[in-house]
Amino acid sequence: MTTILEKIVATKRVEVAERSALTPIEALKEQAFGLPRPRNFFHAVTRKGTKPLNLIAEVKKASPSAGVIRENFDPVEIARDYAEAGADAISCLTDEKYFQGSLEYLKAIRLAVDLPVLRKDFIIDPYQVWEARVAGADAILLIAECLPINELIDLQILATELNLTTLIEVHDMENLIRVRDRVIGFPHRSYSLLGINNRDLRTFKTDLGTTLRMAELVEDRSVLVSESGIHTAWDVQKLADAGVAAVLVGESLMRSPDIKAKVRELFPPKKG
Ligand SMILES: O=P(O)(O)OC[C@@H](O)[C@@H](O)c1c[nH]c2ccccc12
Repeated sequence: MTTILEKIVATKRVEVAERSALTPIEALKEQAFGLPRPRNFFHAVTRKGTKPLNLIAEVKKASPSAGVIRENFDPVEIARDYAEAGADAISCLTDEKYFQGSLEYLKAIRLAVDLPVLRKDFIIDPYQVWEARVAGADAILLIAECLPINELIDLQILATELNLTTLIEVHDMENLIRVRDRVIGFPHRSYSLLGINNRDLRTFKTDLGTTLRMAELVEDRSVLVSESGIHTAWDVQKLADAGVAAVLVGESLMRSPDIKAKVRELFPPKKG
């Protein structure tokens, strides 16, 4: 049986071939030359502020598991609301086929807000890393389940050379152990975050216990990001207590008619 992840990765290979026929990688490299330095996503996500942990707020119209999440979808307006409500960074889905995202959304968001922006996509090829840099992304997602370790590391190194932060995502123990030391022990580790996805991409079920269990195996939790299935202030507090640096929240914010109020609900101001 092919999993959704395998299906998406197969689509990506075709997309990369099509796109590089239109714009060769050499042309992208030329466009990247002389661009201003990216914003420091790593710092924004790991810094100790006034909140119990930091927020990466996601701009996501649809997903394979949920279908269309938000009908009234204006990516720039959503990102502005996130910024005004005190999010620390933005994640923007750029996959078109499965998530109805776009690199154009990322470009527009990057110009409209001051926050650093993550390219949320299924990155399997250096071409997409250059593309992210040219579009103005400050960080990229790398999903451990998508790639052999040597390819993952090559993409991590390329991203770091381009001054991009990498968010390396795992879902299970096996992959955590496989990549843990590469992230934590990475020579330029100041640019790598370790994401724990609470959603099982095979079943689409989310379980915050995934982060709670896996965090136990990570000594330095200051680079951990807990992703998916976060809906309440209680969820956020539990993850803060487990010592993670940040949460990545999409659906519960996107489903809310009042995004700013939902951010405040997830991060209630401290009393007293
Ligand atoms: O909408 P949620 O449950 O808050 O989850 C956000 C984010 O973690 C999720 O969109 C995600 C996590 N890893 C991914 C990889 C690809 C696409 C999407 C994702």
